[in-house]
Formats: sequence, structure tokens, C-alpha cells
Amino acid sequence: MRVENLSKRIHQNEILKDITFNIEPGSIVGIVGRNGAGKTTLLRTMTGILDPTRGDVKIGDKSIFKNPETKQDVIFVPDSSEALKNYSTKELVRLYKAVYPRFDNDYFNELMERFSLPETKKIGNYSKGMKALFSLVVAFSTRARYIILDEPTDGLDVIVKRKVLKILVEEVALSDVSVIISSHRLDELEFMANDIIMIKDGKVDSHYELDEMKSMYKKVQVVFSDYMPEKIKSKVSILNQTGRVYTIIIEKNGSDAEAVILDEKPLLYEELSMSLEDVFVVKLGGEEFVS
Ligand SMILES: Nc1ncnc2c1ncn2[C@@H]1O[C@H](COP(=O)(O)OP(=O)(O)OP(=O)(O)O)[C@@H](O)[C@H]1O
Repeated sequence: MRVENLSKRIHQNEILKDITFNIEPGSIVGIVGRNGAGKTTLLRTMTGILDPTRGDVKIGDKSIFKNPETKQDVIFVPDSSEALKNYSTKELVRLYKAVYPRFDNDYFNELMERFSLPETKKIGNYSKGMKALFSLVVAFSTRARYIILDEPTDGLDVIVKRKVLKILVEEVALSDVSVIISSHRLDELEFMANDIIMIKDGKVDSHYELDEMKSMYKKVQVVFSDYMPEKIKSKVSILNQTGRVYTIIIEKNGSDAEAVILDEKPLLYEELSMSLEDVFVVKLGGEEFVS
């Protein structure tokens, strides 16, 4: 799937600005960004629910906006299943089969059993966790090649959450399906995503393979005999400061920050392990992140 120069304006507001990226088959891609960055609008445009103001989304060389048959290759699972609440399981299967001709009934029944989901006359009767699992069961049963999920684990207890994450990872491992996930749960993405796309103010701020992203930075705890000299402050990102103890992020490439710090003979200089959350704070936190 290729998202090409995608822009979306709503009521004169440019919500998405010239977004371009590729999604490889068989990958899990995390879309991250601060509240209001444009993630949901991006997912809704990628799935053809919203029309772009400019740009395109292609599967192979076919635009999803101009080739209705490509709809069977993409499914969007919103963060709320409110729209499904008055349907029975049977009715929904019938509806999805109409849009997704490859809908796999046997697989649907197998997954319903695996997740102990009973048939129901009203999806609204399911608990929140059951609704989330049901949405995923339906999504994977459609045999769509691209499963697009908005906050799939939001509000779920830890047991259901693990079930959700397990089904996602298993499905990608077993088939060529790609899963695109918008989530604020960076710890969860960290454990399963291949790629991370950071969205800032409606634009792609960065797109990295997760391992590459983490290897570009170093997280260090450093203690100075006095406060951090100004000349160092301008070269690093400070994640946390408690008295003279600083937790900082240093960019590895093209920065002399480490040498300048060591020159100051700090009392302690200890490398810590880097997380996706640390990169998020540095890249998207702006000036307000020092705590
Ligand atoms: N239908 C709409 N009409 C007007 N503004 C909208 C509409 N949909 C989205 N927006 C605006 O677009 C911006 C991006 O919203 P969006 O929901 O895509 O962000 P998000 O990154 O998913 O946020 P969150 O993480 O809080 O869910 C926000 O400023 C929002 O107010």
C-alpha cells in the first residue's frame, strides 16, 4: 500500500499535509503522534471513508478511491464499535460478506470459539473487551490484506489486551496481512511494530524501522558536580532533572555532545536502555517535556 502526497482539509483547516509512506506486506506499522495530530483522520482517509483533498492511496498501482474492488483489501476498525451495537453477529457477518467476498466463514467460527465469543442478537450486549475482540475477529475473517486499527487496546483489561496483541502478532506471522495501528500505547507498539510513523501537526515527522530509530539515540543518566553547563544543554534533550541528576537523550550521529559532557568530568555517566516513549518525547514533546 502506498500513501501518496495525501492532504485533507476540513472546514478550511489543513488537517493532513502532504503525507507519503509505504506499507510493506506482512508488516506491523505503528502510527503515533500527540492528541489531535491527525492520526484518526489519516486512517479514515487511508480506508476511503474520507476523500482526500489531494493525493492518493494505492494498492499496487490502483487508487482505492477510483477502483471500488480494492475496498475488499482494506478494513478499518474504529476505536469504538458503537455503530455495530444494534446488529446481531449473524447480521454483521452477512453485511461484511457483501463487502468482502473473500470473507472466511470457517475462520470466523474458529476465532469466535477461540476467544469464547458467543453468538448474540445484539453486539451492544457484549462487554467492551468482547466487542474489541469481535471487531478483530471480523476484521481478520474478511481476509483483507490491510487491517487498519484505531486504538485497538484502549480501555481493555490486561488479559483481553494480551489476547488482542497475540491475535495481531499471530495473524501477521501466519499470513501476508499488514496491520496498521494508531495507538498511544507506545509500550505495546514497541513489542510488536516493525515500523513507526510519527505524525506531527498533520505531517509525517519521521518514519523509521523501530530498531533503527532506537539505535539513533542514546539515553544517559548523568550527574554533574554543579548544574549542567549551558553549552551542554543546547546539545542534548533533557527528559528529567532531579537536582543535579539529569536523564538525557543524545543523538548519536553528528553530535559531539558525549565528548563535551565527558570533558566536564561528570560524577556519574551511565547509559540506560532507550524506549519508543523516549524517542516520542524528544521528537514530539516540544519545549514542555522536561519534568
Ligand atoms: N470532522 C471534523 N471537523 C473539524 N475538525 C476535525 C474533524 N475531524 C478532525 N478534526 C480536527 O483535526 C485534527 C486532527 O484530529 P484527529 O482526530 O485526526 O487526531 P488524532 O491524532 O487521532 O487525535 P487523538 O490522538 O486525540 O485521537 C484535530 O484538530 C481535530 O479537531
